[in-house]
Amino acid sequence: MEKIIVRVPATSGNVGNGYSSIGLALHMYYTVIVEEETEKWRVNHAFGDSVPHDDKNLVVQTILKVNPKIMPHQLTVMSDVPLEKGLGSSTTAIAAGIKIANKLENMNLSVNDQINIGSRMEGHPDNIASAILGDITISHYEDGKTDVVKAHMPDEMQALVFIRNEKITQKKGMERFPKEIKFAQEVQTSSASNVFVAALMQKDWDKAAHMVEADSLIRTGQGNDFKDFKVIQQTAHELGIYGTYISGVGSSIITLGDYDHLTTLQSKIESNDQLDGKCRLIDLDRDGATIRGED
Ligand SMILES: Nc1ncnc2c1ncn2[C@@H]1O[C@H](COP(=O)(O)OP(=O)(O)OP(=O)(O)O)[C@@H](O)[C@H]1O
Ligand SMILES: N[C@@H](CCO)C(=O)O
Repeated sequence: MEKIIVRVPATSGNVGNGYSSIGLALHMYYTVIVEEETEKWRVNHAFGDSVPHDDKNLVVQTILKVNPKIMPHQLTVMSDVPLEKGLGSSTTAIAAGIKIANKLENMNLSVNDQINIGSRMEGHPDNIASAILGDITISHYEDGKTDVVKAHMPDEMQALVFIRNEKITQKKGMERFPKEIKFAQEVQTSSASNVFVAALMQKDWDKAAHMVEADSLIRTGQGNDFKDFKVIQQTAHELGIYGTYISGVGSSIITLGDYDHLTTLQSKIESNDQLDGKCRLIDLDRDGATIRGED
């Protein structure tokens, strides 16, 4: 019998000034194979002991939240998505759980239902919307419901992801944000995000890239903790490249651009031994999570 295989892309939340709204899917994947029914849930993975192997695993918790009647199975996970680096690892597990529950019980959840379930679990919609739909998504989440639009990043666009060695959980990262912001800052942030989206729709990447870097709450919130961010942004500017931001609440730093510009930036970053992390040039995922196998 054919096995069920679900594949979910890594995602970058908080793109530019689109806090808890704009998400981007990356060609970096989390794969779960659903194996035979077993007496108890068992999850094989190579994340180490911090991630449970039993029914406390986030994939299983999500499956049971979506449908508590689902019988235990053995699951095998293969992942290229690092934990706690601002690349949506928790979202990969949640999206996989939603897709698996939907498939095992033939629930016919719509894509919107799936995004709503994921947004409620995460408390924000940016990662789950782009994980489910792919490419770039713009979302608004209120009262448990997400309104989402999928847009298209330019075809040549790639992401240079600087994965810092420091790990930051989403919870800890959020503590670095200011608890309140002034009205004037809200105007700067939302207008930058509005122009980013409008420029993207008009295929004006140059303007969009500048808006990614316009006034940014996360930099105010995180201040000097992100010195690698400033170094990478400055290095990119010297090469005429705009479009650098902190992915999610960190710790990864992403620069958007085309292959030629980003490979030049990559070699500069890699030759700077003050920077504490690894650089990867990654395509964007355009299709979002997929599931195949028995119905
Ligand atoms: N595949 C997985 N299976 C089970 N638990 C996972 C899995 N992936 C992530 N988690 C849980 O999610 C936590 C990481 O979630 P967190 O939201 O803090 O960071 P992130 O998702 O990697 O980054 P961000 O949300 O900022 O993009 C891990 O410490 C682990 O507890
Ligand atoms: N919008 C989310 C992104 C985290 O991945 C947050 O700020 O917590």
